[in-house]
Amino acid sequence: MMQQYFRIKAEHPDTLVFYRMGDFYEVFFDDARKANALLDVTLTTRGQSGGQPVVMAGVPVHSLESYLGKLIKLGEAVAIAEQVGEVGANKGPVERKVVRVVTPGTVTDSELLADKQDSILLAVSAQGKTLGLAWLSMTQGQLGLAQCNERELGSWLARMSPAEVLVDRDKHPQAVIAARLPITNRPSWQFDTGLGARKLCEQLGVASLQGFNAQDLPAAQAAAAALLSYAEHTQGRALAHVKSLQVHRSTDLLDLPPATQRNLELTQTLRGETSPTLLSLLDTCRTCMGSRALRHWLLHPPRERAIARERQDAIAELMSTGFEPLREALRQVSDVERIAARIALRQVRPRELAGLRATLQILPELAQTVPAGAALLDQLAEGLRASPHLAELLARAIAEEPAALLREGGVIAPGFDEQLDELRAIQTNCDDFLLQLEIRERARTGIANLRVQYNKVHGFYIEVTNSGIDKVPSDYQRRQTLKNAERFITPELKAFEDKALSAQERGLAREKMLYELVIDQLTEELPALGRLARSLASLDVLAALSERAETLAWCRPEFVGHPCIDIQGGRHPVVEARLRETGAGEFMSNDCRLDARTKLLVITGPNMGGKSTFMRQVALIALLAAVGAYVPATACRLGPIDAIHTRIGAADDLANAQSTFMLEMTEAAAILHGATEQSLVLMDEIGRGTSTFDGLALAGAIATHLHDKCRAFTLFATHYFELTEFPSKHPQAVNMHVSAVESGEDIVFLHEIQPGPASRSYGVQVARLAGMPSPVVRQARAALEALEARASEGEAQIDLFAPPPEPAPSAAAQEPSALMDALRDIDPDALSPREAHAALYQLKLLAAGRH
Ligand SMILES: Nc1ncnc2c1ncn2[C@@H]1O[C@H](COP(=O)(O)OP(=O)(O)OP(=O)(O)O)[C@@H](O)[C@H]1O
Repeated sequence: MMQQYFRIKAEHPDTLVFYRMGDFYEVFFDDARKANALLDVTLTTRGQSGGQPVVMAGVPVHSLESYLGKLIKLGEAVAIAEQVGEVGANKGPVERKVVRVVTPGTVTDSELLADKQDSILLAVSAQGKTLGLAWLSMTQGQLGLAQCNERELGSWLARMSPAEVLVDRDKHPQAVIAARLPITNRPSWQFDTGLGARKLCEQLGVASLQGFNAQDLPAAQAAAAALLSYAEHTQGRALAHVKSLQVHRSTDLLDLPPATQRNLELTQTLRGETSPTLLSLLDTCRTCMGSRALRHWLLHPPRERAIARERQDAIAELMSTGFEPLREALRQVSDVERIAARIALRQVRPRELAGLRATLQILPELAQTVPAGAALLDQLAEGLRASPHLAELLARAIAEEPAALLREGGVIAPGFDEQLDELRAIQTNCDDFLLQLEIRERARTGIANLRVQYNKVHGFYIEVTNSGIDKVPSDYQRRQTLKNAERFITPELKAFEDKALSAQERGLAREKMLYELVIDQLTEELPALGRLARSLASLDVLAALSERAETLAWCRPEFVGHPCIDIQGGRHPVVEARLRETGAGEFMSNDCRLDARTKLLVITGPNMGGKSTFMRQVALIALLAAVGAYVPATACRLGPIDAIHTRIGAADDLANAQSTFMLEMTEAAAILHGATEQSLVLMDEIGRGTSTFDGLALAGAIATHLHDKCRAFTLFATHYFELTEFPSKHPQAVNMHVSAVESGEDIVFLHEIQPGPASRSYGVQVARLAGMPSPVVRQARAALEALEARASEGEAQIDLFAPPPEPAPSAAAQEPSALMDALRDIDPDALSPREAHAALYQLKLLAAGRH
């Protein structure tokens, strides 16, 4: 037996192997030690193998799911080796085989998946500077391909937040490591372009990838090769339901770098909680499919406004016709998407099929609640027309209330199969027979309280209490002795038992076979089920967005072709909701006007004044509009936007051992490289992490670059009062400030964004508000006055924004050198390859001579 184990383990060296032995899954040796550490299961030793005691631990079969759940959360993978041979079929141990490998990115068990989040498996390959991405949502049956560069990879990873990332054992792209995602190493040869193209064609059942526009993505195809091999390997079967492929280009989507997703608290707060976030505010979806789709929409805003417009039209229609009937109907819908995936993987449970049936049955009624008139709604309503014979098949085949597990029986409906009905009849007649037998035996023996019974361990028996023991006839054979009674069997009862038990066994086998047949038929309908799931999910999202728009009084944004971000009465949706919830006052709405002539706002004002809130709300409104949702404003007009970049706050990245300042500069550098004229950039208090002069100088230079070079729409909040000079020298910049009024020594924030620079900073007052001891406040105030007095005396005029002197030409260019001369003398076109080679050596020698 251990030999068989070693063979299986050798095929799954990086995976915990759960080895089925009767009612337990056993794990051995190092796996056992790991299980002991991670799951707190007891270690035991048994026998010896190769002279060493066999260390093992066991997990009961019935609690497999909960143990798997824990391991998956810890990022472990588990190979499940089941008994596949017949017990005693031939000599030696029962044959075992790994039937599936459960890994974080490939789980499909509903118990192990978060209801409201997709689980994505991603493979990343590197070809030179190009990174290839291929991903799969096993439960959606959706494949995706994309290519990007190192800088963009972060955005992709953050957007997708894959449960597991497959990388080439020999080259790990830096960004994958930085993202701290669960990594699975795969052999290099699996990342092969040719293999990938072939596997994709096979999977999709096409001769060429041209139809998907995926033919010239060599790096992504290489990733797909590794992805598909792994996915099949873990499921132990082909992926029947994976039939669709989408190619994503970075330019299709509004770029949301990881920092932006974090800072805007789209799906997670800065502390890592799921609420309050934009998603938690918006997600009033009635189904988990809807919640998952909404999350996807938020993180994948298309740049193309046509998609957003279609969604807006649908929302407008739902708002005017009424969305409640649709939302009410959606309450009764089950998770068709995951059920479809589990049908494809042949893991679907009887009750899931009953749920699918109920959903199919209410579809016609649900379709009635979708208002006509908007193109997108019409299209989605069309997607609700699943073929009627599916519902009919499930109605005929699956029992009204099937058992939870197939092996319990009672899953196939009566009347579906004659043979099954007959076998079941034998079992039902059983009760009758036993009753008759009891009456007969009582009469024959004269034992009034004689009973005929059944239990799982002992089968059928006749029970006689001690008081009647002396009347027991001679043909009774003793089976078991209890304290107050004896249990017997008779030849007649034994014969009946054989017949009944075999009927039961055959009945179960027949049910299993029939169930498989039903799954076969359902498999053919997978594309229709996929379409149905997507339609239901989108309808749910649209209805939820309509409800939110109405409840929260949002408006429909207008898209225009020229550059502008023009928001009237804008609000930060999450802060506003918080204020309302806690009764802490009204949210002060604010306007924002940016266009070709005004591209940069320098925002000053006291801490706590609402600068960050204002900047974030502008970004959130731009994002919501791109998604196709309504926005928290009274009116909103937006030109094209290609990205939202943010540099906000100091989320210390201790785990990455980067200093706060280093992180600040790294993020700012990425923005200066990436931002274009169509980008929206939020810069909050840049330069805060270093000394005043350093910080101020950097902030000035960064603002200048954003204004002159990137020409991006920029909201630049700063506590450097000196930067209020910036607009006087930069025509597209203006000063804004958040208002506050002083009353005595205190300060009252009005949270109103007004034109012009702040009159002064209010750090000391804010410190007082924060409960700083009064001697400290007094001392600070005195020191501040002294500093201000000195500053105004010695006013040194420094131009923070003056262009720097040209860098001195490098020494090499000035001094004549043998190297330069030799280089100048080379005429590349005149050289043969051999001569070129020799010339290179010559140059290297000269270079070495110089140093
Ligand atoms: N428009 C508004 N209406 C009502 N309350 C607001 C508004 N804007 C901000 N607030 C409240 O003020 C608090 C502070 O806002 P915010 O963090 O934006 O200030 P800040 O100026 O960026 O401060 P700091 O410079 O310290 O980061 C928020 O938590 C919110 O409760």
